[in-house]
Amino acid sequence: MINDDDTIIAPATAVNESGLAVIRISGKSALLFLNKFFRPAVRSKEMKSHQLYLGHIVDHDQSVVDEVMAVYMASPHSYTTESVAEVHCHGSRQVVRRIIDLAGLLGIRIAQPGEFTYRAYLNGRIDLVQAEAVSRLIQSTSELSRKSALQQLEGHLSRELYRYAHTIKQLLVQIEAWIDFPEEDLPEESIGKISLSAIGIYDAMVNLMASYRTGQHVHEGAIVALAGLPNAGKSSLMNALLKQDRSIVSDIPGTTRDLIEQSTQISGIKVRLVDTAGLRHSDDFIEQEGVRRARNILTTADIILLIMDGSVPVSDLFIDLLAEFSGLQVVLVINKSDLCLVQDDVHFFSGPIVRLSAKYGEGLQDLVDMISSLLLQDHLSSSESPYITERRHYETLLTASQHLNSFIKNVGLVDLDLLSIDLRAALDSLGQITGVITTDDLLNDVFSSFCIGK
Ligand SMILES: Nc1nc2c(c(=O)[nH]1)N(C=O)[C@@H](CNc1ccc(C(=O)N[C@@H](CCC(=O)O)C(=O)O)cc1)CN2
Ligand SMILES: Nc1nc2c(ncn2[C@@H]2O[C@H](COP(=O)(O)OP(=O)(O)OP(=O)(O)O)[C@@H](O)[C@H]2O)c(=O)[nH]1
Ligand SMILES: [Mg+2]
Repeated sequence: MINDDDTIIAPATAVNESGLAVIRISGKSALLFLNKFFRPAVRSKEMKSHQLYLGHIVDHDQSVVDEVMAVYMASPHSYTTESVAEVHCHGSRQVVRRIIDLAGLLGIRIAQPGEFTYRAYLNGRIDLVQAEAVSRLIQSTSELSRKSALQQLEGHLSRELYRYAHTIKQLLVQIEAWIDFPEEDLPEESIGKISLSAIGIYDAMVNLMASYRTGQHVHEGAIVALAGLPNAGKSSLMNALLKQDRSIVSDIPGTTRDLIEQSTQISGIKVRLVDTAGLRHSDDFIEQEGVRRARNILTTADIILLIMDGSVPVSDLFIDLLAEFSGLQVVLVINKSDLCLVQDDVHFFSGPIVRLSAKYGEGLQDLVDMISSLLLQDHLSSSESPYITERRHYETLLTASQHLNSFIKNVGLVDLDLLSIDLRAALDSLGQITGVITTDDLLNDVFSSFCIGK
């Protein structure tokens, strides 16, 4: 990032024809800008902090640029902790451009992407994990990704990481105290206590890392593909899940040929639903190609809903399909529960099973619940436990846990000096996650993915 002493400006809203645009200024010249270019409708001596004023932006020859509302936030009680000014103007590109040009006259420069949040981090108002959460929150498109980003912004994950760091620091203090008495060995009792508390933190780290898969589903969404023999009711189920007539349904086997995809939310999770061609051998070239594409997407799906027509006896072909998908996350959906011959004996399948009627919606909620519990595993049912959505967090946590594991294995066996090296390394890794320890490269990586004005 370039000079942190500069005063910076950027539109905080997408610049487009819109009701309003918010322009934000942070740094020493924020108030100067308002004093020079903002004329309050009711003349008063001085703008009070955190009060919104109606008025006009006027340029240097006093001609009015726009009717706006403006607020000044005195340092340190602002987003960046610096002096901040906001102008709420009409959402016109030209108005925004003119106001930013006026700021340029005072030497205020355009902010880089993420620079406001970077300053909030640099000035210690938020840590790196919280800064990343801001970006995640802006990108969120599902209810769960919104919620999880907000929790992370509010320090849920940070607190867990600080707890690990705190315990490791305590261990370090104990180890280093013993280093000062080289003639004495660590007593058995202390070794036991130290191991126990290190193992407690290690287990918590492993748990947190295990939440990453769930975290990815929360943030990036999941692919749920519908598969089965022709006429099983895949397209009917697709439409039922979407509550929308998306895929063509007919009683002619082989109706769906191409992949039919649609994004939706299932229990607040972003899901890409994919309807596929019925899997069968065919001489028809187009159908063959459809089946090939179906098999392709099924290997990448997070969940395969394998639909079975429950009104007819199980065929060998269906048993072959089950074998084909072994090793993948399959839910067996026994469809057409409204018809009489519903399949009872499912000894051939040991995974999760849902019985439903795609046509009449009966049992649909059971499937929705099943999908969400598979995607979220146990992590969100106890929503108190934090989880991770960021690859960077996962990888750095892995390194931290490896150092801690090495410490646990070696305690009582090797020199205290070596032990303290393991602990310090674990602590360093944790510090890289929260941003206590950073490098320019790391900060660049984190903030370069931000949007303008954040
Ligand atoms: N108009 C406006 N709306 C906004 C923001 C903003 O910057 N401006 N935000 C920007 O993202 C979000 C709100 N988040 C914010 C978080 C902290 C502070 C802040 O000033 N914190 C200080 C002072 C608190 C106080 O005393 O009022 C602090 O925590 O020390 C401001 C906004 C969303 N809405
Ligand atoms: N009674 C009853 N009929 C259903 C149910 N679900 C689907 N059907 C009927 O089964 C037939 C096939 O449904 P589709 O949804 O097109 O089946 P599909 O699996 O997509 O078939 P292909 O695209 O050909 O592979 C249609 O006539 C549906 O109305 C159900 O729950 N109950
Ligand atoms: Mg179909």
